[in-house]
Amino acid sequence: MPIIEVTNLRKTYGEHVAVDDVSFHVEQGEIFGILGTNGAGKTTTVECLQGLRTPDSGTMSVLGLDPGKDHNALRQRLGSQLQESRLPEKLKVQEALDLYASFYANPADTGDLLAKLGLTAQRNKYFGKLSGGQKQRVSIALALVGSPEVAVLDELTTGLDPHARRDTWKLVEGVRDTGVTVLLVTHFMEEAERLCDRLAVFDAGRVVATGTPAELRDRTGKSTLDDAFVTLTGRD
Ligand SMILES: Nc1ncnc2c1ncn2[C@@H]1O[C@H](COP(=O)(O)OP(=O)(O)OP(=O)(O)O)[C@@H](O)[C@H]1O
Repeated sequence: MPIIEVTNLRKTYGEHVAVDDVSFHVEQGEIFGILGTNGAGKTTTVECLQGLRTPDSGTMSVLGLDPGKDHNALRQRLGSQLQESRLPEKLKVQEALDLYASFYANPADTGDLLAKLGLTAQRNKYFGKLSGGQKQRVSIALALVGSPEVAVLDELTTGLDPHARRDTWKLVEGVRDTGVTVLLVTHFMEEAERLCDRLAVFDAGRVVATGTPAELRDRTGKSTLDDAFVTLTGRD
């Protein structure tokens, strides 16, 4: 049974149709990528899946729960990365981890998590004094602190240098290897190619293709995912 199932999802903001007839499913233990042009409806879709937005129509199931009705139960089992780092400047890294850990019934060991993310030396630093990459890693730690079964990572490596980006990819693969299902929203084709088992390509509120990176390349006759993406989103 899929861990995530989305069927005919539609969400409008006033007159604007942000997500239109979107369907896809995610199997347990996959890294599933949501790729798309700017404003394609990726964030709106993952916000609906987390119960943060109410769709106009369609059905969704995450871990067998309805995100709208079972929001509290789902919150215990789903971890989410903040798209932008929004923590108080004067909160220390360890304090942020401890605070978030207190929201969950079965939190991870925060010392282990900080070590895995290379943040041990920063544990007593104020959040406001961290570099962009360090803030990003804190936001990933916060997504994982509740020992989630599903982790939603939105713009995972935005702002990271190439070394930190590769380290983060390894980390996400390690998370997947522990059985966590990862939903990854990304703009980076290299990241999608390297990390994602399967992808859904979004364009203007719709899913225009789903498949493995190799399937999407084959289907479009292109040798790179970047070119396949451009073809699938109709800008070729
Ligand atoms: N709260 C809102 N009110 C009105 N319109 C919104 C709101 N949030 C998003 N939109 C619009 O809905 C569309 C989809 O936005 P969404 O943020 O889901 O796209 P996205 O694929 O995540 O984009 P990006 O890659 O640029 O982050 C966009 O046209 C956006 O302007």
